[in-house]
Amino acid sequence: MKLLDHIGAAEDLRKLPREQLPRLARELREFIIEVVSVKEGHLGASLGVVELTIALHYVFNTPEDRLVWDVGHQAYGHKILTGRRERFHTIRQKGGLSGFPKRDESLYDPFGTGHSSTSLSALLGMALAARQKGNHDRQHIAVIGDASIASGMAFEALNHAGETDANLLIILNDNAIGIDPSVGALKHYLTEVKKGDVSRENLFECLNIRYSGPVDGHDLPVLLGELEKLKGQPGPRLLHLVTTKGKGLRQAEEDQVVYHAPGRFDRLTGELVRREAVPGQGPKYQDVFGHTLVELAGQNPDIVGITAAMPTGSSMKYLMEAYPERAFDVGIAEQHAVTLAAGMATEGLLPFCAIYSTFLQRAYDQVIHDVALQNLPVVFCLDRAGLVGQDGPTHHGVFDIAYLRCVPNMALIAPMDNVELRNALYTVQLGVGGPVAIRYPRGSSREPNWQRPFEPIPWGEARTLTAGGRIAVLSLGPLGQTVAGVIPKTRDPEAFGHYDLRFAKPLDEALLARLGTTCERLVTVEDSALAGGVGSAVLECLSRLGISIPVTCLGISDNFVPHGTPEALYRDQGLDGEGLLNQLNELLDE
Ligand SMILES: Cc1ncc(C[n+]2csc(CCOP(=O)(O)OP(=O)(O)O)c2C)c(N)n1
Ligand SMILES: CC(=O)[C@@H](O)[C@H](O)COP(=O)(O)O
Ligand SMILES: [Mg+2]
Repeated sequence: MKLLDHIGAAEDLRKLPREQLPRLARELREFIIEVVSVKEGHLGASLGVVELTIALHYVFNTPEDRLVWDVGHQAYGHKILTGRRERFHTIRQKGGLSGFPKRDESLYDPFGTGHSSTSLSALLGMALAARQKGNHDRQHIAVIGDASIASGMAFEALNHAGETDANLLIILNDNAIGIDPSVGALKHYLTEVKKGDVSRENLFECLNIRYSGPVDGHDLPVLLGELEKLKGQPGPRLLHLVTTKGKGLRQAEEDQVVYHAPGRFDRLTGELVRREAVPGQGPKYQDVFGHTLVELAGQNPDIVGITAAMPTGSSMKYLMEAYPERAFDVGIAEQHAVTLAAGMATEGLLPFCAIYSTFLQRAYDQVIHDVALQNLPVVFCLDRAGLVGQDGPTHHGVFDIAYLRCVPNMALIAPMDNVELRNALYTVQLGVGGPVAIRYPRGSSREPNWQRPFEPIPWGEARTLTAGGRIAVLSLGPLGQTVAGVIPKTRDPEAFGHYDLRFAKPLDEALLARLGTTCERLVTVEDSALAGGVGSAVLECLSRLGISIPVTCLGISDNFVPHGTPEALYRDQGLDGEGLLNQLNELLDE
C-alpha cells in the first residue's frame, strides 16, 4: 500500500512520521509522471516542487494557513495532497480539475492563479486582512518562481510588503528558468547569490524583507528545518530555494523547455509520444508568424521583435536566432514590453511585440497611454486569440477585440488562415501610420505557399468569399474556415453569401452599407466575446449608417469559458461545424 493512498487531506500528511516523507515524495513524483504522461499538462514545474509541496503542507496548518502558488502550473502535487488525488486524472479535462489553483475547487486554493506574479499582492492582502480581523496566528505563504518574481507586479508587492509587518513568507523557487531560460539582471544577481559571491547588500534585505537561503529545495530535512524556523518569525520574510525544474525525470531535467508542457510521453522511458499527423494540417500559426517575421526582417531593417518571456511559445525564438541584436526577451514584463516597443517606435523602428492575447491584458494602459495616444507604429502580435483549450478561462484570448476596438488609432486584423497571416504581417510592415494588432489562434491551419509572393491586404477592406444570397455571413478570423465548410451543407446554400471581414477595426463600412440595403439578414461569426466584439462593431456601424436590418451575432457568450479541448469548447459555444450549420438552417426559416 502506498502512503499516498492514505492522504485525503493535508492533515493526513501531517500525521506521517517525518522519516516517511522522502518515500512520500517518491510516490508523489511517480504519480504526477504517471498521470501527466497520459493526460498531458505542466510537468516540469510540478516535478520541481514535490519536496517543497510536502514540506509546506507538513509544517503549516493548511488550509487555515494560506498558501498561494504563483502562476499555479506547479500545483499538481498540491492538488494531489489536498483531497484531489482521486480526481487528479481529470486534470485539465472538461469538467475535471483545473490546471491551476481555483477558489471554487478547494479550500486549499485561497486564490486562483494562472497569470504570473499575482501571488505576493494577493497574499499581502490576505495577511493585512487577517491582522485587521485580529487573526494574528494565521500564516501566509506564497511560492513564486525566479521568472515570476522579476515581474513588475511582484516588485510592487515587495515594495509594499517591506514597509508592513505583515505575516508573510515568500518562497522564492529558483530553478533559473521560466518556460525558457530566465533573463535579466535579477537572474544574474540570483546566480551570484547562489554562488555565494555577492559583495553587495542583499536585495530583499534592502527592502526590509528578511532573507534566508539559498538552500536545496529538494532536501526534505533542510526544508522542514528552514520552514519551522521561519514559521515562528514575524513580518515579511523570504526563503530562497534552489531547485531543478523537471526533477526526477531525466529528460525533463535535460530539456526543461520542452518538458515544461511536453504533451504525452512514455512514463517509463520519458520519451515523448509523437502526435499523429492530421491530414491537410499545416504549420502552427505561431511558426508561420515566427518564420515570416524573420523573412520580413531580412527585407526591412527597421523590424525588431519583443517577447515577454515566451520566445518558444510565441516562436519569437526564430528572430532571436536569426537576428539576436534585433530581438528582445524582456522576461515576464508585458507592461515594460509594450512601452519598450513604444520607445523604439519613436526612434523609427518597427517593433513586433508578440504577447498572447490574454497576457496583453496586463499591459492595457501601456497600449492606450504609451502607444495609441501617441499613434506610434507598434505591431501587436496576439497569439492564442480565441479559445485556447485546456488552460481554461485564465488563458482564453477572447477579450482583445473588445478591449482594443475602443482605443482610438488602433487597427485590429484577424487573418482567416496562415496565408492571410503572412500577408497581414507583410502589409503592416509597409507602414500603416499607427498601432495595429494582428490576432491569431493557438494551433495550426493550412500550409501557406511559402514561395508565393506576399499580397498586400487592402486596408480596412473585407474580402468576398461567396457573393450573393439573401443572408450575408460576415466571419472574422479562422472561424471563417468553418463557415466556408458549412454553407454548402445548409438546406439552401444559394441563400448565403460569405465575407471574410479581415478587420475588426477599421470595418469595411462600404460593404456593410451595400449588404445592409440588399440583404434580408446579416450574420456575424467571431471567436471573441460577443460583448464588444466585431458583431457589436457591425451593429454600431449599421446604426451610424441609419440602416435597419436583422443581425444575428454568433460568438463567445458572456461567461468565462471553462477548460477543455478547443473542439468541445467551440461546440459548447455553437461555433463548431454542426452548431453553425444548425443556426444557419434555422435562419432560413425566419
Ligand atoms: C502574465 C503572464 N505572462 C506569461 C505567462 C506564461 N508563463 C507561464 S509559466 C511561465 C514561467 C514561470 O517561470 P517561474 O516563475 O520561474 O516558475 P517555474 O516554471 O520555473 O516554476 C510563464 C512565462 C503567464 N502565466 N503569465
Ligand atoms: C502556465 C502558462 O501560463 C503557460 O505555460 C501557458 O500554459 C502556455 O500556453 P501555450 O501552451 O499555449 O504556449
Ligand atoms: Mg523558474
